[in-house]
Amino acid sequence: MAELKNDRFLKALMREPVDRTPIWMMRQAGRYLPEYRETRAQAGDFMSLCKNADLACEVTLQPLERYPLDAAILFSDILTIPDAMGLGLYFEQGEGPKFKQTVRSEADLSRLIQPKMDDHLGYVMNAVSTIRKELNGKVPLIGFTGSPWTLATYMIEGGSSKDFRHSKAMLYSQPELLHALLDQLADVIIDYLNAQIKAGAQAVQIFDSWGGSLSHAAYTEFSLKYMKKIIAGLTREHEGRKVPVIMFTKGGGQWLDVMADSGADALGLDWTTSLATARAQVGDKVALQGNMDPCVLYASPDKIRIEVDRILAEYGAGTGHVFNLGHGIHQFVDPAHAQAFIEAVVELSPKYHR
Ligand SMILES: Cc1c2[nH]c(c1CCC(=O)O)Cc1[nH]c(c(CCC(=O)O)c1C)Cc1[nH]c(c(CCC(=O)O)c1C)Cc1[nH]c(c(C)c1CCC(=O)O)C2
Repeated sequence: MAELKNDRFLKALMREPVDRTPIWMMRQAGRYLPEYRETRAQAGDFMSLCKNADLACEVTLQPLERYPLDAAILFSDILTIPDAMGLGLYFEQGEGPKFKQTVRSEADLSRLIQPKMDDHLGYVMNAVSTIRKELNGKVPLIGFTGSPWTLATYMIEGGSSKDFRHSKAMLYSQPELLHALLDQLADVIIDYLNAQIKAGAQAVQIFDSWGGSLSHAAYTEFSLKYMKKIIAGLTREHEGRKVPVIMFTKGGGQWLDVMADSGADALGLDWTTSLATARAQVGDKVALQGNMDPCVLYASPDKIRIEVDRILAEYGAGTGHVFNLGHGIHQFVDPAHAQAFIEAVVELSPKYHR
């Protein structure tokens, strides 16, 4: 395997000194890039793009050809797992993801397939190893998964949801059923992330996109508990290097104290939390990743630069910060504004690392 030429992302996650703040963007490969839209049209639909290792590799590398990013993220989706468990994922034009089957009863739960990593999810591992080879050590590759709670919401609702009606109803009226589903998902996710690490992922992120919809008490019992189980089951060292784990609970800024004790190396933050407050709270337990509001990218390059400077100052001097957006980049962002954002981090951050 080619030697890693740029490791400032992995170093910052482990809170080791770096020359400048590393940066990558959630959803950095996606519809805001005209070249992504072209490759996706060539693939036919979104899942065909995920299942074609060469095309998935091509779109993973597209943002790295434009911008000086410090990490690549596997092009795939969190919903590959429920799909492999037999729910039948599909995307309707102009709508979000949908499932043919839902999980709302014991009987539904017992019908779920225990997916095999080199069979049902082999296409994800092929994409990982293809991307690693093609990256040739340029930057590290991030693997990822959804959290058990986040995946469970899609499986119970049958798609995206605003109010999580069925999943929350299950949480309060059939908690044992929900726990059984979450526990099963945690076991599948452990195998899934370990397979990604074996195939070449050099860091992993758990997207707990809907953890912030839970009450304070429910967050620890129904989301954090299962993410802790996952982290405890992961391969933490591979190819002679630590494999850092990033835990991102969107809307979870009020739970940083318990999240910092989860075993994760870094916590992702959305834009509603102050980086200064978060840093004071977590101390040297974990690194922090984030947290510019993705909507700042609708402003002018000058305004973007001012906001980058403010966020860098808010974190302050020293390592332990990975710059990112507080959530995925929107499809309507001008690629030139993403460029101004990334260049501002590259140019303005070295003074915090002297
Ligand atoms: C909740 C969630 C999903 N998928 C994901 C999450 C967690 C992150 C978050 O909170 O946003 C994670 C994800 N999805 C995708 C990636 C690729 C890697 C990256 O560049 O970050 C990652 C990391 C590609 C994608 N996943 C999807 C697209 C758009 C599909 C297209 O090309 O039309 C992409 C690029 C489809 C998808 N997939 C999902 C939804 C709700 C949708 C439809 C909404 C949308 O279009 O943004 C589920």
